Amino acid sequence: MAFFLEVGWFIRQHKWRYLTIVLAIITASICSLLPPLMIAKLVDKVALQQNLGWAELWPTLAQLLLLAFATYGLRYLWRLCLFSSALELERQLLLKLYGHCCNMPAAFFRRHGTGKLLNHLNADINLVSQGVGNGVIFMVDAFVMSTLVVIVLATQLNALLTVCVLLPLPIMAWALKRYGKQMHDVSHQSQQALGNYYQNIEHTLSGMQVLKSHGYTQSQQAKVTASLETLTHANIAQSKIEAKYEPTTSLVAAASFLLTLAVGSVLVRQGHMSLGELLAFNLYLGYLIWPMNAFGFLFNTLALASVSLQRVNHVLNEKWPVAANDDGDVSMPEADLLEIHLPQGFKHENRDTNALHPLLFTLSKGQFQGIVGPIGSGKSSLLQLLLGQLKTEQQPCYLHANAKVAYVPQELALFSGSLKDNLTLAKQDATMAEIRQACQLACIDQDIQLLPMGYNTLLTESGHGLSGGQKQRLSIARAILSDAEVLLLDDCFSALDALTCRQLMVNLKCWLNDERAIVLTSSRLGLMRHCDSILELSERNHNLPHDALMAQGTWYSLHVGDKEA
Ligand SMILES: Nc1ncnc2c1ncn2[C@@H]1O[C@H](COP(=O)(O)OP(=O)(O)OP(=O)(O)O)[C@@H](O)[C@H]1O
Repeated sequence: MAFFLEVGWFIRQHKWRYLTIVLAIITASICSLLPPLMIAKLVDKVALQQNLGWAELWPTLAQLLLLAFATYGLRYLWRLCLFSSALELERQLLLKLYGHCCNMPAAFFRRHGTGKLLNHLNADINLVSQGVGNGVIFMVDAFVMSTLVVIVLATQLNALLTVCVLLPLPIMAWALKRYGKQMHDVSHQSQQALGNYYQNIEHTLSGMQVLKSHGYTQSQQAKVTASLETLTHANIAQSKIEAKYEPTTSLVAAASFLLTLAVGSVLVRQGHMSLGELLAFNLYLGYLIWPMNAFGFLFNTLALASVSLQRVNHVLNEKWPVAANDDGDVSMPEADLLEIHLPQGFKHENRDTNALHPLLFTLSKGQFQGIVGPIGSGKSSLLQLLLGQLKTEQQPCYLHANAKVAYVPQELALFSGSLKDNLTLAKQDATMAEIRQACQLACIDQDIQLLPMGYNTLLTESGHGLSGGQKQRLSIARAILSDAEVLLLDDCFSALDALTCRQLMVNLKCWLNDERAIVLTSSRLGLMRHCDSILELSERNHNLPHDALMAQGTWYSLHVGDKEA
């Protein structure tokens, strides 16, 4: 039942709808409980008065018909209300989880994996929605119906016989509680197994070409098969528990029927009950079978829903420090767009050594900043810290209020859709002239014009259909088009020839125009001479213009000669 407390916020949000549902269930239950009493009276009348005419029969028959229609209408109403509420909760949770994911840094996605997040967004949220849909049906309907049946049995028919009916119920309650606990543990495992399975499938499908080229399809298939086996075992364990619910409730219902027949026939023989009352009693017992089964389904549904809700909440509760430009509290000199101060350097989660040495780095408008250093010296890590994608417990990175940042990572992200759709991702209302201008600056306009469908050329997932260099320039054009004030370029010139690189550097310098700033990391050291200042990541973290850095005799000055662009 703790599940209902956890989704209490949603039930309160839709309190009128839930009140309507409860009232409709109570009224429908009363309507469906009246017929047996009416039938009992009719049977006793027939027993007393052998030749009963149509005139005496039809009012009862008309009332029975009316009650049947009323029950139908009310049941339809509350089911409709309940299922639409469940779908609404599903929609709200999906939006909440999706919105949360959108605000989380790269480390979050590495930790959870796309497949597992898809599992939360799909299976887990669906089970939670079933909890507030079917769960409420089972709980309210079963509770209302069983309470009303017991009241009618005890007050209208026979109290002693009612006690006999209730005798086996504690056994059922104990068994259902036990199954619910077992189901809670097992469904945790099965949801986890489903997440792992999704994860493996996602890896396999997205990397299929590489797997095939290395001949790894067999071993990857074995991995997928193993995760599927684990999932199947977990699901079978879950089914074994599910299979116990119905037989248990049926057994308890059968015990109640047996007790009623045995005690009831004695009571009729002793004249404490009429035959019509015993018949009505048995008809009402039939009404108790559904609530008993429903209690079984309730425990099952709630066990699954509460595990899934825990899993979703676990992801939702992962907090990320608010980006400094969101809280408006930015104590920055006007000229600086961005500042990061790492007095103790920076270490990745689960790593013993620093990825960055102690550093103070500021960026002003109009600045073209290069970042260099040996492989693994922390260039990408620094850009991710500037973006707020990595976490530091020291003084956080300060972005000037409202400074808009565009980032072109090493692993480019292009989506299925037209080239134009990909370009306008960050500026949906961009005109064709603006799009072309951004592409000209990124030296890709000519390539696009040569394509048969130009800007309408369709790309498949990950930009298949374009060369590596085209993908890089397209990503740069998209970043330029976004009108960002800070452009972070992470080694995204690696697939370009020297001539294009030089042209691109000249274009980017023009684009800066004292209004924006660029931070560029590149293994093409020859390009760095175009930058205003070059930060060389090392123990001393020199940040100097090209000539001054050359004069220092540092790593850069030793390597720049070999890497002319
Ligand atoms: N997500 C991560 N978790 C743990 N360690 C990481 C993570 N990302 C990078 N590192 C480590 O941090 C160090 C710096 O990596 P980073 O990618 O920032 O270097 P880089 O200078 O950009 O390298 P390259 O020139 O190859 O692009 C490396 O030792 C790397 O193994």
